[in-house]
Amino acid sequence: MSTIEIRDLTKKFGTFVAVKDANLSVAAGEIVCLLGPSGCGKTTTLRTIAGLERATAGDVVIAGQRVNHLPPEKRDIAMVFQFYALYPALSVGQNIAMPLHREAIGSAEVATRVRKVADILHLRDILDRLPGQISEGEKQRAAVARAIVRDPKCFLFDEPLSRLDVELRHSMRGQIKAVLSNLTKATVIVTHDQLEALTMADRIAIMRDGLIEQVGSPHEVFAKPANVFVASFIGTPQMNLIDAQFKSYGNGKAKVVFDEQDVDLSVHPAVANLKAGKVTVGIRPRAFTVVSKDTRDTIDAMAELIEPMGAETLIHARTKTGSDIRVVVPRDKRVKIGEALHLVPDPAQTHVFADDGKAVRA
Ligand SMILES: Nc1ncnc2c1ncn2[C@@H]1O[C@H](COP(=O)(O)OP(=O)(O)OP(=O)(O)O)[C@@H](O)[C@H]1O
Repeated sequence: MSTIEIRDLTKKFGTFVAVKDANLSVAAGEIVCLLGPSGCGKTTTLRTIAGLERATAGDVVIAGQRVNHLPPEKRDIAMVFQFYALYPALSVGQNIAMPLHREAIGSAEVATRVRKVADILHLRDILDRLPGQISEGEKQRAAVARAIVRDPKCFLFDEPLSRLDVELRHSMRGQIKAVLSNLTKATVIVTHDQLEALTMADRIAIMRDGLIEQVGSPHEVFAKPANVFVASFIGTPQMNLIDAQFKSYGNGKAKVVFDEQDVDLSVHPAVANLKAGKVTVGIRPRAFTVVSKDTRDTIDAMAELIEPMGAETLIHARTKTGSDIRVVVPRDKRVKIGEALHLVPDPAQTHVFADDGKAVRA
């Protein structure tokens, strides 16, 4: 089975801990993205799986075999780096064929395999060209073709699309995902681009300061962030994270109060059991309804900045004690700078994080 597992993996450089007690398992046919800010340990994790770095503690297991002691070439992994280097003097076809020269197969078999991956990646018509005569997207596809031509146990990609322009990146994401999903190999992709992770991954591992903070499907990490960091990292525009005081009224009714304003949390059963005290409330900018002032509890804020975003408008508003609130409304909802907004958050989409930053859940 083509699987990748890391167990309690720690990687230190001197005394600096780049990756700490990381656990992750990637099933055959699954794409897992390592996502996180610069320096969080994504590349180090990938390089340790590949054998380019040695684990300080813990295990790397590939296809059920512990490989800590094996050099990269014995791990049967294909890697695609951000700076994929194609040999400039060799044709695209010859570049793709390079990894096959280490295998004991005849030239007819090599040609057949190259043609097969060239078909998958739409490179058939440019196999005879030199790298200097093809586009960036074609170079990237050739690098992927070279990685998959050998039928390795699994794939590792390090920021494979970051050199491409936005439009090309968008189309390549879909193409690479489609190719990988037909290959039933475990794949790990490192990226700092959340859109890339959300569109390509079956699951995302979000890292910070060497720690894996949460592993889940794109929907899970967006809809159920495990802590304040994940909540703030996933989603655009960023989730509003508001310091508030929690109050429980019994009977499953609870509220948080900030800026002398109440936010109703009565439908959030786990939250009702919290002790009174300080919490952080997370509300995505699209989880508000803008209402006219009535008897309901509303968050009141004044629109300060209005940013059109195509079909939607992003409003930056400020409460009377100075908290910033981001609200996204449909474009046809006209709001003026200086206008008072009365906001009702959807309780089902209101996240509560306890004092230690962890999400409070049922
Ligand atoms: N060979 C090394 N020696 C010392 N420190 C290193 C080495 N390689 C990486 N680090 C440090 O380990 C930390 C994690 O680096 P890593 O490259 O894994 O981060 P990353 O999440 O991939 O970041 P980026 O997105 O910027 O590439 C960083 O603080 C980095 O400076």
